Amino acid sequence: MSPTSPKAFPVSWDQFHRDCRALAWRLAAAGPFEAIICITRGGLVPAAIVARELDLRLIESVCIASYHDYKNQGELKVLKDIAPSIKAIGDGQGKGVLVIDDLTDTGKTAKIVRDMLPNAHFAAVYAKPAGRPLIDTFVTEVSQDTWIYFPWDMGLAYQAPIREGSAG
Ligand SMILES: O=P(O)(O)OC[C@H]1O[C@H](OP(=O)(O)OP(=O)(O)O)[C@H](O)[C@@H]1O
Ligand code: HPA
Ligand SMILES: [Mg+2]
Repeated sequence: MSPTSPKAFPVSWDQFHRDCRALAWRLAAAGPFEAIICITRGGLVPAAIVARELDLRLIESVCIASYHDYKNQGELKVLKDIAPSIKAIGDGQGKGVLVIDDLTDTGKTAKIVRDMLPNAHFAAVYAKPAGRPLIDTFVTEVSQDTWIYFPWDMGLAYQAPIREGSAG
């Protein structure tokens, strides 16, 4: 799906913070975790909020870029791998490690990281049905034909009145 999808799910900063707190509450029951790995760039923001709530200070990133236009997700490329010291935590397969992203859509991004650390706990704030099986904990599910608009991608803009010419 793309920003031209029929359904829009705009998220304000306030709503996003609230949803990240709800995610942290669920993760508090699923832990304990020794470290967080955020999937950049979208995972950086929820990771900061969850790290604060769960008092986690060991934060790593895995940097994945998808080369896509507004219609199609292109090839995914790992720009930065997970550090060996983080991979070595627990059983060396991700046990005790929390992986966070802002959302899962097709699940392709989560699958790449799942293949790196199969026993890690995967969390996303929002999930679409195709990506849901890759995620252990999420807050809100939206339909596959919905596009989620994050607060960092939006700005205040004039809204036309619902009823045109209502001043006259
Ligand atoms: O489940 P998928 O179909 O793989 O899509 C989900 C991914 O897409 C978005 O990231 P994007 O690649 O747009 O990059 P960004 O996080 O740097 O904005 C989002 O932040 C997820 O990481
Ligand atoms: O619904 C979405 N919103 C923002 N970025 C995305 N990347 C994949 N799906 C989405
Ligand atoms: Mg992303």
